[in-house]
Amino acid sequence: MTAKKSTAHRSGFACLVGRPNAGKSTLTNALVGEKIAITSDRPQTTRHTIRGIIHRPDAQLVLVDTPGLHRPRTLLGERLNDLVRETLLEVDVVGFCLPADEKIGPGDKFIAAELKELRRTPIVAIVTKADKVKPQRLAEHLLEVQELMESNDIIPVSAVDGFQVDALTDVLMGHLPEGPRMYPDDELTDEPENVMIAELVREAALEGVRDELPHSLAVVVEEVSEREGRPASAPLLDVHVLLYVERDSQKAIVIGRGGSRLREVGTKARKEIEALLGTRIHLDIRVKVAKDWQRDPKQMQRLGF
Ligand SMILES: Nc1nc2c(ncn2[C@@H]2O[C@H](COP(=O)(O)OP(=O)(O)OP(=O)(O)O)[C@@H](O)[C@H]2O)c(=O)[nH]1
Repeated sequence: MTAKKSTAHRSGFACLVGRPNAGKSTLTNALVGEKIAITSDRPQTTRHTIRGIIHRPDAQLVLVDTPGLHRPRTLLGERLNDLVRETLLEVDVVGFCLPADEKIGPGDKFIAAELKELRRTPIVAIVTKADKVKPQRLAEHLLEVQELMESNDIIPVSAVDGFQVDALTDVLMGHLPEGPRMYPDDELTDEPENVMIAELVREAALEGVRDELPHSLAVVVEEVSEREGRPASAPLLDVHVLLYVERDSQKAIVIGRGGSRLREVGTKARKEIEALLGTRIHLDIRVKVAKDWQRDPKQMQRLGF
């Protein structure tokens, strides 16, 4: 038995939704304070759920970053939307991101209608990129959002200059149920980089073959170590990753004729990881078959899902 405290600890899950480019990944990074999700000017970069954790003495919020919720166009799009819907039903609070510098459009209305269906899950309307517009325009936008959402929680934020990011954390945490800490405080110390490295390799490996193997690739970073004997002015990191596919036929696709495709994947991923880490790396990718890993919970866990 634990003694009741006057202010109970809260814990739970939140996710951010919004049309592509609404600023979800950037806001996730700002909220968590570490770079864990991949951002880019290209829409649809966040292909699967990545979690960030916000620790406060009195609350812990696990942030689930979802792919852009958009109207289904392709089969893959439909799958992503199913994933989004599942996520929406499981979390304790949903943050709906609407960029201040763009008019509310059909995509936003579509999402707003989806969210109304949730009924029980509280929705916080987040007006992102507030730094991009003048106060007058921001005020108008807030009114338009109010009309769209009829929500009591509407918060303008800027992930770039930090405006209201803490206030948003407070509001999101306010919607969490009472509960104990789910993760240790230092959960995020070195994982984010590995998650990003894995995601960059996965992205590179999927390029051009997304239709053939959209969900059958998983990447695990095995080791990142500094190469010994290098001058301090020109360090080199050895990055070893394992790329898992489900079947031999998929292995052949990923590797390509005479290893040509894997070399291209390696070069592309290496450049992006070097840009991310700000240092030169040697990237070693090994392709392995993990039979039907998607259906095996143990394998999934090992692969970080
Ligand atoms: N000025 C400004 N730019 C922002 C802010 N937040 C995001 N951006 C920019 O907007 C673009 C899209 O941001 P992302 O965070 O990648 O958007 P997203 O919603 O995760 O996009 P998808 O992964 O496509 O769904 C990037 O170029 C960001 O740099 C902000 O608060 N201020």
